[in-house]
Amino acid sequence: MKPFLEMISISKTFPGVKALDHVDLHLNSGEVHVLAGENGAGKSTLMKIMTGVLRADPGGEIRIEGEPVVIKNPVHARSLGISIIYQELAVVNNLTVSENVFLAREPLRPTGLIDRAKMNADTRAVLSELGVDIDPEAMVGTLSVGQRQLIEIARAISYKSKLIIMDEPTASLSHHEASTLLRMSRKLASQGVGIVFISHKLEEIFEIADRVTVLRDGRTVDTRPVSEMTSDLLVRLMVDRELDQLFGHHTSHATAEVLMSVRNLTEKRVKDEGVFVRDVDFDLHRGEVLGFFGLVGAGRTEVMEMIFGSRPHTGEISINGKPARISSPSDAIEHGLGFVTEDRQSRGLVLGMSVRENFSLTHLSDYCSLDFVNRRKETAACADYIRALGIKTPSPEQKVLNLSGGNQQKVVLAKWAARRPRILIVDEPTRGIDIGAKAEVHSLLGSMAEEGMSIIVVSSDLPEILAISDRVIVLKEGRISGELTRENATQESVMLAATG
Ligand SMILES: Nc1ncnc2c1ncn2[C@@H]1O[C@H](COP(=O)(O)OP(=O)(O)OP(=O)(O)O)[C@@H](O)[C@H]1O
Repeated sequence: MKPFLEMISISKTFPGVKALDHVDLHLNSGEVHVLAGENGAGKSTLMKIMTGVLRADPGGEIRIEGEPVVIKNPVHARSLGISIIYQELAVVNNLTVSENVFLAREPLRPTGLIDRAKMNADTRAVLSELGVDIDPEAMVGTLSVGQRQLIEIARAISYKSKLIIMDEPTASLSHHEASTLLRMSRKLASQGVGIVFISHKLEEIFEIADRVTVLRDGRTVDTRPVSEMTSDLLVRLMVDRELDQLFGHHTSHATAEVLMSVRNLTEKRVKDEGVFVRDVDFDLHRGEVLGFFGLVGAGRTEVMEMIFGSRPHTGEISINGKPARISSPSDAIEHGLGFVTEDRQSRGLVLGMSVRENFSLTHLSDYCSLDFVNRRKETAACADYIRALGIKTPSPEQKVLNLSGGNQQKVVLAKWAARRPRILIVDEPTRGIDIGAKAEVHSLLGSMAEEGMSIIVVSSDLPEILAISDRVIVLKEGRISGELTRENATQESVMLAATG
């Protein structure tokens, strides 16, 4: 079979970084081709070249159906049949579903007015082809993240795309939404569309791929049918380590001492709105890693925002046996709390600043004496974390904006870990992080607990929760629906509490 798209000897150099080094990638029509590789391996850069966002260095070639092409920009890429669906959604919330699908190319009547009936009918046709039940006239802002992602796919289909690139599409989806997306991707492939699927999740890769290409340090290390790939081999190709050596054994450092106790934590009513999260009671022990699990929308992030003072609440929080009034994040920080948010780009980092500056934002005073900042000490501390977490950056002075997504996430974690809060809340700490780095994050959290810090881990990755928690609290519809000791927490018992 002739490939639909061939990328031959593609390189891309940024100042101080060779992001791609003579990469070859052949994509066939009708196949799901998974692109795997650790954070910073070059996956997104390759996709940006394929969609005309970036130009490759001279010397390589791109062919579509055998013909050499120069992909000038994203509009040109689309006209060549290449579309991309990003994890950060590109839909407009205050337009309807069909307005989004036909944005900037609405069908017109002879009078020059938009032909809404046709637009809705065509959208309905694409959606039913996908087998999803979404009203074309619904406002996109009222839909779930998963549904919004499906709208993007509907848009790509209506462009008659021959190749659809999905960059970590399931990262923010619930389990159910993710399986709908996987099913849909397979269906599109069976209709002859080529799919490029970027993912860090091993189970998902094996569920969806026809072929897998692994990138490492900007080079193609292997391409093979998924039937000739195993988890062990994939991990070895990606991070050069064995899967069973990556994750160590769990040791609990939890003590009997209660460090924080939370009672009747309830969202504060805003005007006439009802409250969602209510009556949350739990204790957190010194040195404990406490997992918080729940399905998407169960209220996990809301609970953490209330504890951290960024969401109005009623109820009592005590720290070290004393009532703590926390009505803003600065109150929380004063009481020794740290919060690694789920949304790294908008709340976790100042993208235009360097890795070092972002790192020390939370604890600059540690490096100050008199009125001076001891730059050497600051840079050395930052370099230690770069090493411990394997942050891929040419230097601590690199702007965070230029790091890959997974490496940005590691910087957020490093800056809070270095502050050494008494209580650290981490929300989805390993989303978008490769499997090697995930092991490093788990080990960092374990050693912080060993030093006596208490950690709350919020994650929708159930195996992760089970692997690192001393105890698991389950939320369902804004309330605690289960509390399980490490011995009693299994996939089944936790899911049962989460779904009732
Ligand atoms: N504009 C830029 N300037 C400098 N370096 C860059 C720029 N864009 C990307 N890089 C670097 O190129 C390398 C490849 O990054 P890329 O985003 O392609 O990785 P990735 O495989 O998609 O990683 P992740 O899994 O974390 O998303 C990284 O070292 C990154 O820091």
